[in-house]
Amino acid sequence: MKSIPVVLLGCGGVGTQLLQHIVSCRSLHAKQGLVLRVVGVCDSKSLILVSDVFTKDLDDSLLLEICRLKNSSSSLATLTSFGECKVFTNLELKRKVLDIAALLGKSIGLTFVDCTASSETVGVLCRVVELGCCVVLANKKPLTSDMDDYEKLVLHPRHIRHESTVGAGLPVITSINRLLASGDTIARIIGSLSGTLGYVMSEVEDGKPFSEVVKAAKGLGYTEPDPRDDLSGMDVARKALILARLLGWRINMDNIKVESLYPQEMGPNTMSLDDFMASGLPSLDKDIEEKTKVASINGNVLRYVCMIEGSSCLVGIKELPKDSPLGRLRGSDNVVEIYSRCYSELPLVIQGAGAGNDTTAAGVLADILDFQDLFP
Ligand SMILES: NC(=O)C1=CN([C@@H]2O[C@H](COP(=O)(O)OP(=O)(O)OC[C@H]3O[C@@H](n4cnc5c(N)ncnc54)[C@H](OP(=O)(O)O)[C@@H]3O)[C@@H](O)[C@H]2O)C=CC1
Ligand SMILES: N[C@@H](CC=O)C(=O)O
Repeated sequence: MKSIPVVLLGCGGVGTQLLQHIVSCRSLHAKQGLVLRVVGVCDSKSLILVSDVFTKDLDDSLLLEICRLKNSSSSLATLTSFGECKVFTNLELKRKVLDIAALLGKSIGLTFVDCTASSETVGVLCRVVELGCCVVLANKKPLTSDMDDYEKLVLHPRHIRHESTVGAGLPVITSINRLLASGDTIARIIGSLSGTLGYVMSEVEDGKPFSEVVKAAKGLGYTEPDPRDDLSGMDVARKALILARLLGWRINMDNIKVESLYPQEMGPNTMSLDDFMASGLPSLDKDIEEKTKVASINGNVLRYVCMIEGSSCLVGIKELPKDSPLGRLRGSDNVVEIYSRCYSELPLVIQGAGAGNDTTAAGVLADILDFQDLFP
């Protein structure tokens, strides 16, 4: 039986769903001659690690207990019964993680899965890649920091997967990689890449207040932990940067033109998240309603669009015909159109749910399984 040891960084909406998928797929994976051994799980404050990473793993009842605890918004540190595992504080976390990466990376192998929404994981991830480990990311931030870190992360392409960073479980990165590997040249990518903004725009079209639908999107697990990451366009800009870098563009965030749906004074540096949700958001309702009505009078709808073409990469609101591929989108669906030499007249189109914990975690799990040939 092949065995993939896994350390999970971040067990919020996506991370806990991943643990549940791992547990519920046990017999399916066993039939494929494979077992996923979760040897460590951490949140922002603590790391739970097995006492012997070579032979022990967190058993399924403990994994499900971790999910129950995290889904009730408690800290991992409050876990009372953790068998033979040890709990470390976040001060010890980095050192412990690097210790086990050094132990397993070049022997039986180890996969780190980043399901945080933090930019702080990039240092650890670059280091574990150097130590021979594999990395799967749902978190876009490490891939969108500076070019040096990006190049360290993707140094061993066979050791990194990040399908869920763009389009959640949709096969966007895989499709682009397949085109590029076969010598096709991609001239243009256009898409609607935010599950949150797609859902919000289509619900506002149906007459619901902007503030209410943003709150609903947060409840459905579509938004980033701070929904301003979505509403500022930054989440889409990160996806655009990931795609542009995949095409070989050596660009940074500063090179992307980003349009925000809220004014600067409502940003995280000046307004708390609670104040934004309680008073900032409702103050935007009228303006978005007006813009949606004007678009509708013209037979159009508003969509938050990402365009990568020539040497330009931009993300922002566009008024588009109701019956265009992007205009027809409903709910959290994403659509990506790829124009290349092989797909020049009509684009290659990838469409489907582009947000949600279930589909995102399924994408992460498929990425982990993609490493199986690298493990004994
Ligand atoms: N939801 C979706 O549809 C999609 C999400 N993603 C990405 O998945 C990632 C996770 O999203 P989601 O699950 O909704 O986020 P959550 O906020 O629900 O969970 C984030 C988790 O990361 C932990 N964490 C935060 N900082 C650190 C750190 N420095 N070290 C270790 N753990 C840390 C948090 O700890 P604590 O519990 O203590 O706060 C929490 O457990 C994000 O990057 C998001 O962009 C990607 C595609 C789709
Ligand atoms: N917040 C994101 C989640 C996926 O990346 C979105 O709404 O698309």
